[in-house]
Amino acid sequence: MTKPLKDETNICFGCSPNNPIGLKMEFEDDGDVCRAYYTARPEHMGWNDVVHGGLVATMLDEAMGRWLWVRNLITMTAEMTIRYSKPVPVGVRLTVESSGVSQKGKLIEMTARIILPDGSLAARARAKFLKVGPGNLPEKGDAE
Ligand SMILES: CCCCCCCCCCCCCCCC(=O)SCCNC(=O)CCNC(=O)[C@H](O)C(C)(C)COP(=O)(O)OP(=O)(O)OC[C@H]1O[C@@H](n2cnc3c(N)ncnc32)[C@H](O)[C@@H]1OP(=O)(O)O
Repeated sequence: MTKPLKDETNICFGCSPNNPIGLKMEFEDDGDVCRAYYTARPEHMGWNDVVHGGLVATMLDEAMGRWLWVRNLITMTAEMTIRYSKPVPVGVRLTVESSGVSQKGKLIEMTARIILPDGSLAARARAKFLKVGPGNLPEKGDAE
C-alpha cells in the first residue's frame, strides 16, 4: 500500500529527508490514523518560543496529505480551516494526527490535530482535498 516516501525524488517540504530546509516529519500509520511525533526547532519560531502559525498549518496539512498519499489518494489541498487553541511551543514533543472524514465524488474531507505533551489540544484543522488522481476513500474497517 505505502508509496516509497524515501525515494530520492521526494523533496516534500513536510516529510522528505532530502529537503535541507524541510520539516522532515516522519509519519506512522495506526489504523485509521496517521501520526507523527515531532519536535519543532527554534528556526520554526514566530516569536517567544511559539511555532509560527503558518508552520502549524503546514504540519496539519502534511499529516492529512500523508494520510491520503499512503492510501493512493492523489489529492491537492483545496481548503483548510484551523482553530489555533493554544500556542505550540518549539522544543517539545508534539503529536500530529490526521484522519479521514468523508468523500463525495472528488472531494475528500479530512481532519487533523496537534496535541501537546500534557494531552491538550493545541490546534485542529478541517480541510477539503480534491482528487487529481485515482482511488477512493476506504470504508471504515476496510483492509488496507
Ligand atoms: C516519488 C515520491 C514522492 C513522495 C511524495 C510524498 C508526499 C506525501 C505527502 C504529501 C503531503 C502534501 C500535503 C500538502 C498538500 C499541498 O500543499 S497541495 C498544494 C496546495 N494546494 C494547491 O496548490 C491546490 C491549487 N488548486 C488546484 O490546483 C485546483 O483548484 C484543484 C484543487 C486541483 C481543483 O482543480 P479542479 O479539479 O480543476 O477544480 P474545479 O473543476 O474548479 O472543481 C472541481 C469540483 O470541486 C469543487 N471544489 C473546488 N474547490 C472546492 C472547495 N474548496 N470546496 C468545495 N468544493 C470545491 C468545485 O466546485 C467542483 O465541483 P463540481 O462543479 O464538479 O460539482
